[in-house]
Amino acid sequence: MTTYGFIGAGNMAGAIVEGMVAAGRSAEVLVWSAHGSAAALAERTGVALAASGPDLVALADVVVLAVKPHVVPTVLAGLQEALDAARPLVVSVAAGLSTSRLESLLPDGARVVRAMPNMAAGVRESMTALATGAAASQEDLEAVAGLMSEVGSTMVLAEKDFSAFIALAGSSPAFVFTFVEALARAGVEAGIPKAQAVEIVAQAVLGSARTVQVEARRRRETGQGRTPADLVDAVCSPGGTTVAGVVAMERAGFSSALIEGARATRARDLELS
Ligand SMILES: NC(=O)C1=CN([C@@H]2O[C@H](COP(=O)(O)OP(=O)(O)OC[C@H]3O[C@@H](n4cnc5c(N)ncnc54)[C@H](O)[C@@H]3O)[C@@H](O)[C@H]2O)C=CC1
Ligand SMILES: O=C(O)[C@@H]1CCC=N1
Repeated sequence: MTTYGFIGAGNMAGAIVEGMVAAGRSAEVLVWSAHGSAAALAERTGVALAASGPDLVALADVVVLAVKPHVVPTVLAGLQEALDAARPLVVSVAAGLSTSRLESLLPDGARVVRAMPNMAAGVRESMTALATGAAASQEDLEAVAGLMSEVGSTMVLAEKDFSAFIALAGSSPAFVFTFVEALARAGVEAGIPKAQAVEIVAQAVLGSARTVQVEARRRRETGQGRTPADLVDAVCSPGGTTVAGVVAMERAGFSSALIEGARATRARDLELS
């Protein structure tokens, strides 16, 4: 059994740990953080709590860094001795920190895998990108894929594309939550209670995403599936309600707003690195 030790127990580690617990793999998880958040996560989910950072490193086969990017250097500086002794595989989920930057903060020859998950890990629907550092092996990559595939889909991605990936998947749940909140608010304006409006929009988003996936799979397998643009056309009856809405949205800059949001996200990730 592989032991996954999480350093940092905030939103992202919490989502992955909850996904692991839902997958029945809580026995493989160990957590530790600086400010009591790991104790709260351990209590909430039933996973084990390490006594300290060095203890976690000594016990874990895979150490998952889930602290903010600017905290990573401080955390690693305090763990050098333990990391040098135990030589675990190190996984980072931090935005903006390349595998080569991580390697420069670790003992020589450290095995590093970079992962970029998203918040949907908590419901086992993350979209996670993976990239290996210089010393990591195929087996190391598979160990991390084994962890992340329990909490969603995984994809090996060239590291140069991570900034773009963060815009499309790491950060995009916030775009989608903003969409849900805004559309639900429109429902409230029209007289539907907020909770009901949110439930309606969330199911519509879920169904739409699923439709895109099914059509994409059909396209791959038979060449017949519809693209997202085809699906927009399929909902827009000529002279109907949807096209009136889509035209009004585009007049207000909907597609441009998303593209600008993705560009700003990518630019910020490049700036952090
Ligand atoms: N929140 C998200 O949706 C996503 C976050 N990420 C990445 O995950 C990482 C963590 O982000 P969040 O979970 O959102 O942050 P957070 O602020 O919710 O959690 C950070 C955790 O780090 C701990 N911590 C802070 N200083 C520490 C120290 N010196 N030693 C040990 N633990 C310390 C805190 O107690 C907390 O448990 C970031 O690097 C971020 O780029 C990646 C993908 C998505
Ligand atoms: O906002 C952030 O920097 C992190 C990385 C991806 C999602 N949250």
